Amino acid sequence: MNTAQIHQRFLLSSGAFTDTRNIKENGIYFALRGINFNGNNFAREAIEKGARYAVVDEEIYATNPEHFIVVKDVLKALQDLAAFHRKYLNLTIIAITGSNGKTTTKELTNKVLSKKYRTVATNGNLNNHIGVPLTLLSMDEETEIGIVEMGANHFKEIARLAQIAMPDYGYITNFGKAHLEGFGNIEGVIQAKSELYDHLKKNMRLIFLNADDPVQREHFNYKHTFSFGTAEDSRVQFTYSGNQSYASVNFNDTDFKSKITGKHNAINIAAAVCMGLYFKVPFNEIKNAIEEYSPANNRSQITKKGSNTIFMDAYNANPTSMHAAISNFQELETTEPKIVILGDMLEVGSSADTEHQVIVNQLENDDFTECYLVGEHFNRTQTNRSTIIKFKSVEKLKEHLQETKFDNCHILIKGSRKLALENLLEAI
Ligand SMILES: CC(=O)N[C@H]1[C@@H](OP(=O)(O)OP(=O)(O)OC[C@H]2O[C@@H](n3ccc(=O)[nH]c3=O)[C@H](O)[C@@H]2O)O[C@H](CO)[C@@H](O)[C@@H]1O[C@H](C)C(=O)N[C@@H](C)C(=O)N[C@H](CCC(=O)N[C@@H](CCC[C@@H](N)C(=O)O)C(=O)O)C(=O)O
Ligand SMILES: Nc1ncnc2c1ncn2[C@@H]1O[C@H](COP(=O)(O)OP(=O)(O)OP(=O)(O)O)[C@@H](O)[C@H]1O
Ligand SMILES: C[C@@H](N)C(=O)N[C@H](C)C(=O)O
Repeated sequence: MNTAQIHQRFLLSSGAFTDTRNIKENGIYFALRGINFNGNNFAREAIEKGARYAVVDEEIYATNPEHFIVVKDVLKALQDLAAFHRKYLNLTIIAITGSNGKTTTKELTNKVLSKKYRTVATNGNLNNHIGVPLTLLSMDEETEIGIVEMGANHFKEIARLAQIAMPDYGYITNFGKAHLEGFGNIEGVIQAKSELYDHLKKNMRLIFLNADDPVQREHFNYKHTFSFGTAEDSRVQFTYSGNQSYASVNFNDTDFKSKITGKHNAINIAAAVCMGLYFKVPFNEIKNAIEEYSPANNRSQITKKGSNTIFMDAYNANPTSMHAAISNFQELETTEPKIVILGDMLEVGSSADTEHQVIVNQLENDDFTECYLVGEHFNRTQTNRSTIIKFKSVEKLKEHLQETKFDNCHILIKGSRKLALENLLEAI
C-alpha cells in the first residue's frame, strides 16, 4: 500500500500511535521495532483493544486485510506518512533545535503563538526520528502553526527531520557541549545543528537568529533572517534583565518577567518574544504568555522544601548547561548557605573526565557551603577542598542527605537524566 493510500486511512482514524500500552481507540498503530520489543508482536492486540488499523512489516502478523496494512519498513512508513501529511496540511511549521533550551523555547513559543493562532507543539520532548513524525501527525486541518522540536545525537539526523517536517521557519537555540559522544567536538555540534539552517537556506525559508551568537552571525547576511539579541544591529533588540532567581528580558521599555530560573534562559524568552512579534501576536498577549509559563519536569524550576529553596534542574546536564547553572547559582545573592548537588554528565564521549574536572575546578573557585558530587566521572576528579564531597552512588548520597538537617539553605540539583536526581528531594 502506498503512502497516499495509508494517508486516506489515517484520516479516517483517530490518529497515529506506537504503543499498545497507551491504546488510541480507532487509531492507527505503527508496529515499530525497538531495543526491547518487536512491535509486530503487538499488532493483533492493538486491533483487539480498539485500533482501527495496524501497520506491520512482517506479513505473518497481518491476519485480516481489513485491519492490517503491510509495508516494507514500519518506521519509514511512519516518517513518509508524516511528510505526506505535513504537505497535505496548509500550515506553517517552525522547527527548533540546538544543544540546550529546545524544550523551554518550544514551550514558550507555543504559549506566545497560541494567543493568536491554533497551534500544535511537540509533546514533552518527543523530538527524534519517531517523535517528530508523531508530532506532525498530531496536527490537523484546524492547526495554523506547528512548533516542532528536533533533537539529535549524530550527524544527518536534523537534516532527515527537516526533510520530513519541511519547516518554513527555524531556530537553533545554541551550540553547546552536548552529545559530544556522537558529534566528537564543538565543531561537530555546530555542523550537526546547522543542518537545520542549511535546509532552510536551500529552500529560501526564514531563520530566526540570535545575533549575539558568533556562530549564528555567520548566517546574518542570509536574506531571510529575523534577528534578535542585545547586539545593536538586531532586528529586535533586547536587554537581558532579571535576577539570578528568575530570568527576564526587556524590549521597548517593557519587562517580560518569567518564572524560569537561570539567566541563561533569557535567550529562550527573547526567542519566543521575537517569534511572537514576527507573527504579530498582540504585545500584551506576548507579555502575558511569558509571565504565565511555568516550567515543569524539573527543568529550571524553583521549589520550596520546608525552609529550603531548591533550584531543581535535574532534567538533564551537559558541560554547557552545567556551567551556566553553577554560574547562575554562584551569582545568587543570599546570606543563607548554598549547597550544590551534581550528578555525572553523560554522553560526553572521550572528553568526559576532562569536562568533569573543569566543573570541579569551577566549584573550587566559588564559595559554596558544600558540594556533593555523584557518579563515576565525578568520582575520578581531583580536589583538595574538604567542602567538595564525592558519593559513589545516588543511594549513598540519599542516605547522607537523610542524615543531614538542612535549614534555610539554597540547594542546586543538576545531573543527567539517567541519574534522576529529582528523587533526592524526598531525602531533603
Ligand atoms: C520505539 C519506541 O517508541 N520505544 C518506546 C518504548 O520503548 P520499549 O523499551 O518499551 O520498547 P521498544 O522500543 O523495544 O518497543 C518497540 C515498539 O513496541 C511497542 N510496544 C512495546 C510493548 C508493548 O506492550 N506494546 C507496544 O506497542 C513500543 O511502544 C515500540 O513502539 O516505550 C518506552 C516507554 O514509553 C519509550 O521511552 C520508548 O521511546 C523511545 C525511546 C523513543 O524513541 N520515543 C520517541 C517517541 C521519542 O521522541 N522519544 C523522545 C526522545 C528524546 C531524546 O532523547 N532526544 C535527544 C536526541 C535524540 C537522538 C535520537 N537519535 C535518539 O536516540 O532518540 C535529545 O537530546 O533531545 C523521548 O523519549 O522523550
Ligand atoms: N541557553 C541555555 N544555555 C545553557 N543552558 C541552558 C540554556 N537553556 C536551557 N538550558 C539548560 O538546559 C536544561 C534543559 O532545558 P530544555 O529541556 O529546554 O533543553 P533541551 O535542549 O530541550 O534538552 P532535551 O533535548 O534534553 O530535552 C535546563 O534545565 C537548563 O539548565
Ligand atoms: C534526556 C536526553 N535528551 C539528554 O539530553 N540526555 C543527556 C545525556 C542527559 O541526560 O543529560
